[in-house]
Amino acid sequence: MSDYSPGQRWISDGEAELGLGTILNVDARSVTVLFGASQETRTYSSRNAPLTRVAFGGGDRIQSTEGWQMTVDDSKEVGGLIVYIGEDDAGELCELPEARLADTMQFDQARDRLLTGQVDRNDWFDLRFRTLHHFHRIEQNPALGLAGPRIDLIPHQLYIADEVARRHAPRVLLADEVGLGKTIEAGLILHRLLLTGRAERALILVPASLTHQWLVELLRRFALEVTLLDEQQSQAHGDANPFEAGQLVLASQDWLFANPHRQQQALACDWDLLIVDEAHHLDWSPEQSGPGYACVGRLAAQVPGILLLTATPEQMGLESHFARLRLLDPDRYHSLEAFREEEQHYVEVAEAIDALERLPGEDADRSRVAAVIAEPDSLALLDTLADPERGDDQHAAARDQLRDQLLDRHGTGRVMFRNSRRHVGGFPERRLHIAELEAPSSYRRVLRRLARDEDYLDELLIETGLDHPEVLIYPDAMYRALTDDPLNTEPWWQFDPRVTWLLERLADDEGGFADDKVLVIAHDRETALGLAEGLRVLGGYQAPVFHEGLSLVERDRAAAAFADQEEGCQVLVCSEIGSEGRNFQFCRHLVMFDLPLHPDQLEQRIGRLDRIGQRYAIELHVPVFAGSPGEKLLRWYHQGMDAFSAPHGLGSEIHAAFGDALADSLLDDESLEEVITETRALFEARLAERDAGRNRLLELNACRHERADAVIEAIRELDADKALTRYLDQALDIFGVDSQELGGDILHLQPSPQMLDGLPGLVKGEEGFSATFSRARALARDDVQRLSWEHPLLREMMGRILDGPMGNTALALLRHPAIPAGRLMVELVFRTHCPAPKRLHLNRFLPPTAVRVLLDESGANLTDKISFTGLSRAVQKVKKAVARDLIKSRHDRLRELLDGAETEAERELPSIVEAAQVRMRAELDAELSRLEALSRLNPAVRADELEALRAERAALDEAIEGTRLRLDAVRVIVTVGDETR
Ligand SMILES: Nc1ncnc2c1ncn2[C@@H]1O[C@H](COP(=O)(O)OP(=O)(O)OP(=O)(O)O)[C@@H](O)[C@H]1O
Repeated sequence: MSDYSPGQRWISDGEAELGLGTILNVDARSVTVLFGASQETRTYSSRNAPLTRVAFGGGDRIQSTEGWQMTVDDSKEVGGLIVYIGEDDAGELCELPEARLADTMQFDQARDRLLTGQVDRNDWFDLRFRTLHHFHRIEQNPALGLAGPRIDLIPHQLYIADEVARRHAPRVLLADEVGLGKTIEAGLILHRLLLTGRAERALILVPASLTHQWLVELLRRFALEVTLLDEQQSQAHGDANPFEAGQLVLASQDWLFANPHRQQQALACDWDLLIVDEAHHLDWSPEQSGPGYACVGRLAAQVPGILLLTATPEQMGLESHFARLRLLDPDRYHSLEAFREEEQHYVEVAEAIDALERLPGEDADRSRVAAVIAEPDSLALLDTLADPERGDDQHAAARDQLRDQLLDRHGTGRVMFRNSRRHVGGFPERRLHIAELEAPSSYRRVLRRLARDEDYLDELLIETGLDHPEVLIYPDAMYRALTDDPLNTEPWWQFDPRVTWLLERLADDEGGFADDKVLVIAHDRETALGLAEGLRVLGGYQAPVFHEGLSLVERDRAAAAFADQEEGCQVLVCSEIGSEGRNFQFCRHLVMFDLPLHPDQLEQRIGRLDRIGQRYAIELHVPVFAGSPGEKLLRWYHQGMDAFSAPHGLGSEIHAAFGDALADSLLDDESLEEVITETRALFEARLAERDAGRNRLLELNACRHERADAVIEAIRELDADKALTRYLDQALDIFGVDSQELGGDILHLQPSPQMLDGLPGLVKGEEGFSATFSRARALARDDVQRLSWEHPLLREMMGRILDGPMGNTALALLRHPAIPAGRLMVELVFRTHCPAPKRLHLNRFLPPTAVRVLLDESGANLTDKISFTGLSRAVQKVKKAVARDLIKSRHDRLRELLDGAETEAERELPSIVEAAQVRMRAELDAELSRLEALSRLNPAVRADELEALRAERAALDEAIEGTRLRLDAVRVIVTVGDETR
């Protein structure tokens, strides 16, 4: 049986910012409420809906939907709805049915509770004020969302996360070299967007082999719980859309890209952010786009924020790379020709950016900059920067803005971030060890025939069904495919010397791998499986195999068996695709059982070990058959492009230029020499060009050190914030959580029998968890959670206090020799309230802001004379029943004081509103002028996009303008003379 009727007005206890709600619909089980001011609808279970009925009493001011106001004298009930009776501003008697109350109307829960004698404990009131204070402080902290995660503070990652997550709807390509932490960057961006309220729902698409790794990283490092969706899970939802099952949904690309029905369901949801890992697999060409590209393309057309992650953005060719950039910013990347043409000028742009650092100074530097800018805003900035009369601050500001404009308007600036080992520094050396082996007769036979008979290659291709040049590079695959050959009866691993070589190395404790973990990567799944069998049969090694054909659970089991330092296996055998993106940095030996055909794949392989966290030099072992095509491929990589020493990002271009020539030279030494020489020449030329042009621009853009340092400093300050420990102690006490020091900076948090329900990680009767404030300790101990202002427990406790009525009224006694007994004081905390649609993300400019007012009985304002803490320390608690009586007896004076305090608080509002407006305008105007400038350079910038931004600015302006103060909490203080002591 419910008390709800359509048309009644209620507010949400948990989401008071939604404003005044109207009951739309009630049935036996649920109640649906429309919150008109914020354009949100919510459906709750009618048994325990977190709603409070709004009912005004005599003396309250209320407002109608038409805007007129009245003072309530009385009320009556008609058909379950309240009708208020009173006087309007003209003194006329009037009635206002509750259904016609303005959606934006203020109502003071605290006031109503106080005047009806509902008072909370003093320490709750105290905690509420502190919560508001800290929440406001933390919401504005520049490190918000970056300080909580359990990560090392690595500058380039934090720069990227800060830069990207501050954007309204970020759409970027995170393209750091392998293993530099793109997953961490994406996690940081997501975490910050979630914490700042700028994103609520995200879809994360990763290769099937990485789903578990992502799930674990997001939980362990970011305390983010995601819903992992696959076909089985989806079917469990029946006809309902499975993508609605969670706020953060993680799904395998392999599954979604192959499943049009599920894609439709994914498209039917409102996502704020889409994350796509290993995005180089999204291939596109003018003739055809791959299913992954098509799917992500459709999502990208409607999801506002996109993060594409790839270490090898050009692996599928420049066209695909360009097409992915176009997904992110179709206005900026409208023509491939223009993009190519632009690249020609990157050197001049990079030189101009360097010249900015030297200005004001030489005229030549000024001309260098002037040569690459044409826009009036840039020219004006250049005038400022080149004018020696201007102050340092003006120079610095102009320099920064010009630099941003140059990086934004030239090159991949705003959309692509690529850090390289070279400029990040501190990575271990890579060492190449080539083991030259003699090819076994079964392989040699074929190679000899190929050398003798030119036509045999065609025959071989037909007979094996393999492609060229794979048939030459992977002799074991060729052998396996020649099933009709009567000589091919033995399994290949029985005679392949690479297997024996590996077995010897595994057992060798002098310079071999005897005491070490070894990752072995082979191109084909069949090779990986055969090799593992060979290791088992011939050497007794149990090597798990990691390949694309395994189920997720099997893959994770294999990776876990390898990762276990104590009990784990020594060798893991992986296929090419099966190991992409995986973290194996605890291992330093990589055996490339054969070589991939694309330099980017080679880099992906090395990247499994050469990742953040690798502590040793990386040993790369390549067994090759002397004189074989495999050895020629090795020479091409090694001598043609130094592919084993460090990533260079030129693999795709070189492969496009020489891949075919190389394939044709795999049986011919002479032409191979030529290909290697020409490859080397192109490699060196491109390297020099890129270092001066595109790479230089990318480097400049990928990590701006001052910004990174500022973010790190802000994080360190939060890490060292002593207020957190004090606040947590107080909050845990009030919420009923016991905390016990375990030593070594570690606490154990355990639910007490009185604990308030629903705290993350804490269930009554269960053990709780161990946690630490120390970042270093949390990094060293996976089993210990990291406590910060961003920890879900802290966020939950703060959210509960701020969104609910907890502690919003109190009554206390104050003994003071100078104040006669029986005098009243009221301490009120007002909070800014600004209902607006969520999509405006208003909190970034105006977080809930507290205004405290302290009045004595005569109405004199004592706020500046007696601080909150000073008063808090001095007051004493009082029994609830006494408090109720005291309030009742002073009802009328209290009402007057509350009204008076409101007037006092209102005086503060204009400056709060103005500061928020200034912040908002500074940010949106910069974004508007960027888009306007781009639209002049690039005719494809859509007018409606500019319009949308202008409309957003106007809506924000209006919303901020409409900010009101709402009474958040009130404490009544009654003085008791000294004689009562
Ligand atoms: N700031 C950090 N603190 C602690 N560990 C980190 C940090 N950054 C990265 N790592 C660790 O380094 C490894 C590589 O990071 P990550 O997987 O994010 O790299 P990636 O660039 O996505 O790699 P790939 O190109 O292979 O996909 C991971 O094990 C990750 O947990």
